[in-house]
Amino acid sequence: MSAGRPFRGCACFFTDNIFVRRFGLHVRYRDGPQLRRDHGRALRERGCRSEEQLREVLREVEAEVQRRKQLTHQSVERRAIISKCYKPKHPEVYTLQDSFLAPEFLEIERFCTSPAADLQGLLSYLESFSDKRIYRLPVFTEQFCQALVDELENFEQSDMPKGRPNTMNNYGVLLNELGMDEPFLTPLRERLRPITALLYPELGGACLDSHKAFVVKYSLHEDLDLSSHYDNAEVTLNVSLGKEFTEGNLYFGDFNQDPSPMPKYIEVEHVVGRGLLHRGGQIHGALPIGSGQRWNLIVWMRCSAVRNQLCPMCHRKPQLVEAEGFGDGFTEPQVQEELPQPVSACALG
Ligand SMILES: O=C(O)CCC(=O)C(=O)O
Ligand SMILES: [Fe+2]
Repeated sequence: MSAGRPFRGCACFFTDNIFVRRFGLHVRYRDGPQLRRDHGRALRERGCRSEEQLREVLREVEAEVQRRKQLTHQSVERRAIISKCYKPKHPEVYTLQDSFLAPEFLEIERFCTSPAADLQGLLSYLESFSDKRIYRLPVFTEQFCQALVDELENFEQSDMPKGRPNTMNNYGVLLNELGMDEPFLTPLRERLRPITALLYPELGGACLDSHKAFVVKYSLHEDLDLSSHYDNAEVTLNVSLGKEFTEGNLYFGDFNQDPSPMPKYIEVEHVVGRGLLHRGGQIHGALPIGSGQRWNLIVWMRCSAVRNQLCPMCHRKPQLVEAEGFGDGFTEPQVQEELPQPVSACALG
């Protein structure tokens, strides 16, 4: 998958950022006494008052840790079954083609790969939101969005085994399990690179070398909204795929590394076919939809040279663990990476 260097995860996946849905809180978990010590107060403030409720939280957290431990193995099994048994309705959507991309995207790509490319020029093609470095750009044609959603609905209605996108989203599809990583998502990430290189140089925008991609779905009878969080990504792309829906805006607060006492939130609307680019560490969430169904393609893009220095989820030096495929985008250090380096070192990668 990578040129020789296998991707890895960070051990914090089994202990940190565990989402307690009913109280809307992320916790770190080592054991019961530690959970009470570190999060007892926040849980109480959110309505977890009785001993029984706390025990229920502990059971849920332990179950989530167990789920995470089985995840890789189960995902590999699902992938094998899907590749053997699933008959796509629109086999063409699995391989990225120029005709899927909005003409304006192709124009931005031409600009960013020309000798004239610079940030100022790029910004004239993008919509910017506040000073948070959140940008909107045309990505796909509407026709492609419809075909992709139709394909994913076909998959959803099939009897194939399904994973869930992440701890917080219950509905949607993990695109690597559908076999879309190599023919669709890697080329898409590579074509975004000249853009992310100009927008997010210090986050390794020039050398995003892996991703985790999934589609999230919101509807009245399923998930309605998404709690506040940051992504396990250096840079995130979030493209609205439709279908018809009202409300469900995204909101963005502070960058996780420098929170302010009174964060100012901004809301950003979805526009079908357009994508938002934001820093993975920008705290965000999704407001409830009012009606209809909302589908979005989310690509968490990672730069190994950046995250090998500091895991964005536990904010410590990553403790590497074996992984499948792109893992969580870490790699074993090469000799020159063993010394702490400025982030610009990723230009070497
Ligand atoms: O609902 C959305 O569009 C955002 C989803 C998201 O932030 C995530 O899955 O990380
Ligand atoms: Fe997110």
